[in-house]
Amino acid sequence: MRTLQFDAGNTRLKWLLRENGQPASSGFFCNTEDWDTVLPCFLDTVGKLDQVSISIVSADERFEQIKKHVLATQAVPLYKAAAKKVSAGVTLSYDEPEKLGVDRWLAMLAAHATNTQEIKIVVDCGTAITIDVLDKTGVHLGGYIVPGISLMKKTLASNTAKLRYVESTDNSDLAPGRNTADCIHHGALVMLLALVDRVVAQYPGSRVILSGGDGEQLEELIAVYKEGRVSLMPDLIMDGLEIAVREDRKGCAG
Ligand SMILES: Nc1ncnc2c1ncn2[C@@H]1O[C@H](COP(=O)(O)OP(=O)(O)OP(=O)(O)O)[C@@H](O)[C@H]1O
Ligand SMILES: CC(C)(CO)[C@@H](O)C(=O)NCCC(=O)O
Ligand SMILES: [K+]
Repeated sequence: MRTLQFDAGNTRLKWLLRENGQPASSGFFCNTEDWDTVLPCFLDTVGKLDQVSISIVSADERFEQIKKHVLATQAVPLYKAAAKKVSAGVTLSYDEPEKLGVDRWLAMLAAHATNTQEIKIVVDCGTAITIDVLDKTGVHLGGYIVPGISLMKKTLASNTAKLRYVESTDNSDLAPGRNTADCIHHGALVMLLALVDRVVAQYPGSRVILSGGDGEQLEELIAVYKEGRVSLMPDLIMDGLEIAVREDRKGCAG
C-alpha cells in the first residue's frame, strides 16, 4: 500500500509518501513555485500510488490545482480531510466544525492518539501559529490563532519606514536586542514563548505537542521542556491525516 499525503499550508505544500503506513520519503514545494510545472513532474516520478490524501488550508483553487494533476497522472482515490464535531475520540468545541482549519483538527487527532492521559497543548508553528487545548478525554477546550514568526516580522517591515525583514540569526537567544535585527527577532520569539508558557501554566501537568516549520527552534525554549513535557512531532498533521482516512473508511464500512 503506497499512500501520498499532502499538507497544503499558506506558505508551503508539504508531501509525505508512506509505504504500508510507514513514512518512506518527504519534501515540499513553496506556494510561490509554479505548481503546474512542478506537480506533474513530481507525480510522474513518485511511482504508482494506491491512495492520495490531503489537508488543505490554502485557497480552494489550490485544491483544484492539486486534484487536476493527481487525477491526470494517477488512477487513485483522492481523500480531502475535513474537521468534524466528533471523531477518533476527539470532540471539537466549535459549533460549526467546518469553520475550523483542517490542519488544527488533524493535529488534534494525532495528539490525542498519543494516548498519554495528559492535557495536550497542541502548538502548530506555521504561517500562522495555532494553539489548541485538548483535555485528557479528548475534549477540545478551544484555541488561539496568532501570526507566525515570519509573519510577525513581515508585518513590522511592511508597516514601518525603518524596519526591514530580518532572517533569524542566533535563534535561541532571548536577551533584549542591541541592534534592530535582534530586537525584532528576539521580540517575536519572546512574544510567542510568553503566549505558550502562559497557556501551559493554566493547565498544570499538561504536555506541549509541537509541530510546524518553526516548531523545532522553539522546542527547547518552552519552559516545561526542562520537565520533559514538550514533544516535537514534525509529522503531526500527516499522522492526523492517516487517522482521519481510517476513521472515514470505518464510517463507510459500518
Ligand atoms: N524551507 C522552508 N521554507 C519556508 N519556510 C520555512 C522553511 N523551513 C522552515 N520554515 C519556517 O516555517 C514557517 C512556515 O511553516 P510551515 O511550512 O509549517 O507553514 P505552512 O504549512 O505554510 O503554514 P500553515 O500550515 O500555518 O498555513 C515559516 O514561517 C518559516 O519560518
Ligand atoms: C489558522 C490557520 C491559517 C492555520 O494554518 C488555519 O487553520 C485556518 O485557516 N483556519 C481557519 C479558521 C479557524 O481555524 O478557525
Ligand atoms: K500548519
